[in-house]
Amino acid sequence: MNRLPLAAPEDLRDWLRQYLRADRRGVVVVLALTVAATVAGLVGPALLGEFVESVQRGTTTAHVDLLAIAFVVALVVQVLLHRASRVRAAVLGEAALARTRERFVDRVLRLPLGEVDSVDSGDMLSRATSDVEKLDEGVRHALPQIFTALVLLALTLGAMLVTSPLLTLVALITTPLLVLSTRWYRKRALPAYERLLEQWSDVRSSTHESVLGAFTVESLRLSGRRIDHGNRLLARARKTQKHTIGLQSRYFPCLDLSVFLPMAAMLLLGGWAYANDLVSLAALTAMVLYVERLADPLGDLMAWLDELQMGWAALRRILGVERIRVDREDTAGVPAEQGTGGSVVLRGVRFGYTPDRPVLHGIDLEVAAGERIAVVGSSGAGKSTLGKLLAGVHRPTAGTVHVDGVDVSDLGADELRKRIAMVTQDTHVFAGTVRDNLALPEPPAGQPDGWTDEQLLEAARAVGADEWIESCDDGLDTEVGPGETHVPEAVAQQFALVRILLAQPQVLLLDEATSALDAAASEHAEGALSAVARGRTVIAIAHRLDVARDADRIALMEGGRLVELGSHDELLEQGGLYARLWRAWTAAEAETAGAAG
Ligand SMILES: Nc1ncnc2c1ncn2[C@@H]1O[C@H](COP(=O)(O)OP(=O)(O)OP(=O)(O)O)[C@@H](O)[C@H]1O
Repeated sequence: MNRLPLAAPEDLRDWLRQYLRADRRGVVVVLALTVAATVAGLVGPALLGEFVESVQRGTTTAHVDLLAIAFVVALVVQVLLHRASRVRAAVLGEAALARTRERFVDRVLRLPLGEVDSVDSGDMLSRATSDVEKLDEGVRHALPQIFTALVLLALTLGAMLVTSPLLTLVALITTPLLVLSTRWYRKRALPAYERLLEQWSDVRSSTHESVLGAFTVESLRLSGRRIDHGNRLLARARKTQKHTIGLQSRYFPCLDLSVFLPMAAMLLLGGWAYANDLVSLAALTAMVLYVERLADPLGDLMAWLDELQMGWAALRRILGVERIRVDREDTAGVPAEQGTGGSVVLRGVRFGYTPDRPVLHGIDLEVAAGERIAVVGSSGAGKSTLGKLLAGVHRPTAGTVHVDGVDVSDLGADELRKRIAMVTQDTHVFAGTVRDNLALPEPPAGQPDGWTDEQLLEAARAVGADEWIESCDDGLDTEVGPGETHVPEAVAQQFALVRILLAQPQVLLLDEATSALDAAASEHAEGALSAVARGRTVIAIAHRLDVARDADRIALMEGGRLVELGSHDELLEQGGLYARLWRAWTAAEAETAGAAG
């Protein structure tokens, strides 16, 4: 399984730029509120310094009262502005997060199907769930807090410089320790967090796989092995987590020192400077309070920097999905009117999942509009691969696939789905009502409210799904999916056919669509398929030769090549591989029937 790519640092910078530009006014308001709150906060220490100095000099009660009132007003204004800036920043963060989520979902839905087929589903799941949560913490809380802390730091330092450049130097005594330890930590923490997220995604993949393959795990008694596998992955993630905690345990004490040493130095050296008349008492008092105030934003930085690093690592994974090229845009391509009917022409089609292992070696095939072709061949002959090329899941490495004269590679995603639909044995029932499950195709133009119940039931009737739906108390409103009314496999297959009937594609690709059903259900479904196939071009990949026999023509594949093509009777007459397969198949069927009788 392939891992999805990670975004490059420039993608993250672009994202940040877009985040700041998307609501410039909002950003300016947050910035202004933060600066105003910080300025209001800086007034307090200055007033207290003035208070101490005037008390020492000797002052009037009125002056002291005035200072006290000014101090309280500054404090109230600071609290109000600070709260407003946090609320605004959180709203900004929420909007940015919503945009990022939408961007992610939109991109995932437009990923090339071939790519979706080959990527690790656990990796994708982790990015869509836990990574988005990590980013949520980072964007909603860490980014505004860090921003506020930085503004506070910058303005407090400015006020300190204005109050006493000499004591500011004292306050900066631990700056080299702060810069060096932060640089040391950042260099190690970011890759460690990226590794950690990747390893947690492996844990998820393993659990996801065990749940999906629960029956196989149970029947082959693999649970011990699956648990061991999960434990190994967990141990690896735990080791990395311990490593990150180890990094923090070395970095955080340096930060603590950077916060508290300047305060001790300020008291000692400040006292000495005051004793030697190098600074006034007001300046010293204000500087001690400023240094004390620095502890808060530095503490915030300490607490949130880690969240931000984690959010940053998560963002690299979320935006990484955009590194995969979308191979067809929704609206790109050919006008809907061009060519209808459903003729299919393959010319010199070659394909391999990997460059070193070609699977199809030059297929030429012409299917007339409305014709029904069955593709047969032994396992691994390349039938499903051919079907995926016809459905536009993969592009041929050489040659072309045309539908009604249009190259399938040039069709936009929506146009492609309108023309060609694929029915496989994997039918998915979505959690929701029966109506939700049937009404998935776009409703016709002029029906903005979607499909009517009559239309849905008529399509259900055509494929024989109406009986089951009517047997449910709530009919189309019946809730289905995990934990709700169980939909039998055969009915799920009929649901898939209803969607096809509603979507009205010109070409229908059936990839062993009924092979997962038991004999009775399969017969029933074949009847339903005939109803859906009427008037359309059908290319059916069949493993049962009696199903293939009824097709207009049969294409026999072997080793990635089309080796025989003709009607059942023509191929029997040729006496080639198909004729041999048919004889072997009828003999085996007769033997089974004899044994059963
Ligand atoms: N996703 C994939 N990645 C790599 N190789 C693949 C993939 N899918 C199929 N193949 C290989 O391509 C070859 C053709 O497989 P394909 O599934 O098209 O054959 P098939 O005729 O449909 O077989 P079956 O009847 O068993 O489904 C096989 O060798 C198979 O191993």
